[in-house]
Amino acid sequence: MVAAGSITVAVRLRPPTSWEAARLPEPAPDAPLRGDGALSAPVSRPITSQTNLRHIVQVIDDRVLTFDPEEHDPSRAFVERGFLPPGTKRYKDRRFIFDRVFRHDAMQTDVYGSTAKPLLKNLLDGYNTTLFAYGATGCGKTHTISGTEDDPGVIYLTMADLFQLIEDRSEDHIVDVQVSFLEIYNEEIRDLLTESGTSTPRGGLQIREDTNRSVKVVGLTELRPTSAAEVKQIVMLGNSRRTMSPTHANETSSRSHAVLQVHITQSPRTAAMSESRTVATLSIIDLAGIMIVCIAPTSAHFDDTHNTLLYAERATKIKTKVVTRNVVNVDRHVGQYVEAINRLNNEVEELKAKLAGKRDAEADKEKRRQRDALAEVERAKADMQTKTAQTQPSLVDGATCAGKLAAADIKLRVIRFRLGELDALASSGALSADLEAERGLLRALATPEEQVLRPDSALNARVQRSNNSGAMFEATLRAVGERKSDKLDEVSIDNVKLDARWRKAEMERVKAEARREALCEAVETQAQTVIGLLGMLGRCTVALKEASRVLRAAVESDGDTLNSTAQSMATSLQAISESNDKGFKSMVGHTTAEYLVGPPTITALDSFKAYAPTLGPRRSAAGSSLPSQGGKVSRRTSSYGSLGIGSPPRKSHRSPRKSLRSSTSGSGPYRRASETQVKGKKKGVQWRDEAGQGDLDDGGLGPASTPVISIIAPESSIVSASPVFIEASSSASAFEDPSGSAGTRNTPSRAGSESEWEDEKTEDSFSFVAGSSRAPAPTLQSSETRRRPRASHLSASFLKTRSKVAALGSLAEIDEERASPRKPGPLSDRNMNRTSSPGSSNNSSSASLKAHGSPARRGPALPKAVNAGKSGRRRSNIGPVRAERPRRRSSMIPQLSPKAKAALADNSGLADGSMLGKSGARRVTDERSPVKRPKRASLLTAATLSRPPSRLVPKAADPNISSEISFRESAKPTWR
Ligand SMILES: Nc1ncnc2c1ncn2[C@@H]1O[C@H](COP(=O)(O)OP(=O)(O)OP(=O)(O)O)[C@@H](O)[C@H]1O
Repeated sequence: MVAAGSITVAVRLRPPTSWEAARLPEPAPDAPLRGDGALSAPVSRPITSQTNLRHIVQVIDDRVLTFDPEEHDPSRAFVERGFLPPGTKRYKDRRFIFDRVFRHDAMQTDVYGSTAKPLLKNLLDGYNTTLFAYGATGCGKTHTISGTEDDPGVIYLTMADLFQLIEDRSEDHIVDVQVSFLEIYNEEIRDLLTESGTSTPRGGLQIREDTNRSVKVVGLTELRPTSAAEVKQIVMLGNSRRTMSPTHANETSSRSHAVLQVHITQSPRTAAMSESRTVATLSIIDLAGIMIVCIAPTSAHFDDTHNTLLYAERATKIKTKVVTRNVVNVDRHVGQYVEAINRLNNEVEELKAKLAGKRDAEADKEKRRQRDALAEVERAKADMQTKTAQTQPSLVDGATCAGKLAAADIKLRVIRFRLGELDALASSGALSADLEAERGLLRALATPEEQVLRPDSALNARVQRSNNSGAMFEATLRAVGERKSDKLDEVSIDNVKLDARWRKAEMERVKAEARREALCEAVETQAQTVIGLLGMLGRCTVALKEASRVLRAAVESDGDTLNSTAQSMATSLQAISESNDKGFKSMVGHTTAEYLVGPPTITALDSFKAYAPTLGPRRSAAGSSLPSQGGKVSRRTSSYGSLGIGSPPRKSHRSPRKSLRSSTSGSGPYRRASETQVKGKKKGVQWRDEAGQGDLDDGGLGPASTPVISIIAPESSIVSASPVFIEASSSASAFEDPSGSAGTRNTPSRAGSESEWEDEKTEDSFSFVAGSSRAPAPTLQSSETRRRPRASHLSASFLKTRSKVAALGSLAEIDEERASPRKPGPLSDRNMNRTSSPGSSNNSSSASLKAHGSPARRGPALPKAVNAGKSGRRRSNIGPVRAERPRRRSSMIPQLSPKAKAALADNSGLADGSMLGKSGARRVTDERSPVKRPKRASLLTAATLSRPPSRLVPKAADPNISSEISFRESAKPTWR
């Protein structure tokens, strides 16, 4: 609702026309300004000229003007008005106040902005609006309302803004615009929009009032323009159809009143059964009425302007009533429901289409987001994969180096532990030459380990580089996992983090595997060394035993024989030592000879009792004084314990060496024949074979020098995968696993067989366990509690086993036992005393150490035994005496090599050497009972000792000749 008020009246002063301008006085430079700002007429113009015009309107401000202002200059007043009698009012000089006054230079937009524009909002809200121009002919009404093509008037400017407002409301309202244009001429209403030639008449239209009391022109053309440009064209078209007649004041003077009506119907888009519409009409009228008052500036229109102003002033006094909003509530007819429903359906479809498009857009956006996230995840994974591939070699190398360092650290700790023991002995002055050599050897072994473990060593440098790479790797994973990106959602981030964790764990696995492989490699290397040393040590033990026996036999002989034998043994022992040193050199890189310093104050023989067992079970570092790693008890066995190199005896550990010493002293875990049992006996060797059994005189040294040694493994300790099994050929130091594999030979029945003899009467045998690290410490086995298998002493087969574990035995036994082929073991190429020609018969009698249960990739196969073709029972052995049995010679007698046999035959007169048997034969052909022969051991001894000493010099200089060969070349029988 618009409150009641007055008609808004604006006055626009047009500029003078060219005709008027020609009749206005020329403005003189000295001429005073007139009230309206125009210059006064030039003085040269005739004062009495009737064509002269003057300005009669003086605009004071934007609301006040003065009509016919007074001229205070009498001369000018005389020029303008001429002579007037006194008392005559020369000027009206009347002021008018309006709502708005526009100067002659006002623009069209100025007039529109202050008059029509404020009405548009009310128009769209449903209020009728009327704008009309009033004035005399030629004062500028049409110019103001319609304007020209280049300078459009109020109609165009109003319609331009109107369509813009309709566009702004199009979301919520449906706005219908209809335009009609008519003129009133001579009381006739004429339609300005009717095309000529149509049935609709242009003139003679009737005005009717409908039921709503609204006035309508029946049959008036109504157009629906959609833009202000169309409206302008409509207005121009209508103006061109107006009735015109030139006047003296206006060559294009319109002779009619023109009325342009714009009907605006606005309805909401949300339809209902009852629709509220707003209807408004904008009437722009070019006639007296209604208004923008247009006036001319010069005295030529003096009266018209005066009257117009008077009329306009009266118009301002017109009071308007309350203007209500034109709202029409339309109750739809049933027939309109279909239209409404269709319109609503269309609207629904339109909205659905918009919604679907929005949803499709959102779906596309989601798909695009997921695609981007997936691409981002794949990119992150690819980055981690690349970094993993770049870093893995370095990390694996570092782990390998760390494993090697760990192995070196363990090795060094063990070495230092042993060195500590040796240093303690040295400080007490009890360090013998051999221990001194061991100490030097250990120091030399410690040096490379210390160098490896130095912080600036190559391995530590590689470990450091690996650690740096690892840190970079983890940093990369962390950075990728924590990568911030708008494209990554929570699931994608978790995906990337999970992949990072997996790659880190996988890298740790690879590193652990590399470290494990490095440790396994170190263990394998150590195991090979241990095996080699064990073999060498075992064979040396046998050789020493044999040397001892030969020397004892020589002591019983004459002085020359003793000297010759001593020389031979010295040479042989030297050869053994040199050969062993070569073995040490090849295995550990150093020889004991390199560390022998000067003549020893305590000889190795004197301190022999100080030796630790050479074939004892591996001792765990746990519980010992060895430092443990990381506070944990190490399960790793001292490598030197396993090596048995110079390890001191330990009370808690029984070892063969200690037992050997103990056997001498009559105490310790290894038993030997008691003094009572051996007292008065000269038999150093007890033998037995199929022919019988007997004793060999040991010259009275028996108890001390001929302990009966049986190396067995307790059945309970036997494991099928025992790490080291040592086999020997028929030489004196041969080791054998008679089972050929992790066999089951060590059964009580087998132990009690003919070949596996045992002696219930002899209690002076002792046993120890060899080979298995898991085997318990050697235990004394009592004949009262258990019948114990026993091996003969001083026999080539004196060492044997009846178990699955290591055994020492004669080649003859091996031959019989080797029904099935055995795989060569690592010891085959660790045999330091092996002959160079294993295929020869002589070579077959040399020591060939083999490990069973080890991979077959190392070393050549065991030399084929001469009696390999034979199978069946073992028919002879050396063992304790069974007094009730007749004595027979047995294969315990050492076999000579062909060369030795030939030499022996030459000396003994046995042309074919039949007494010794064929090469590799286990029996001698002499079937005489050993009883008939004075001494078994002396049988060959006598034969050989009868030879000139020069024939007995061994080839000790040959490095490939083993200790056994040395003996073979000596006057003693060659072990096979
Ligand atoms: N404000 C103005 N600025 C410039 N020229 C103007 C202006 N007003 C009017 N004119 C000119 O004056 C002349 C007369 O104007 P117009 O035809 O609009 O007068 P009118 O009042 O419509 O006359 P009629 O009543 O006879 O039709 C025209 O040539 C017009 O161009």
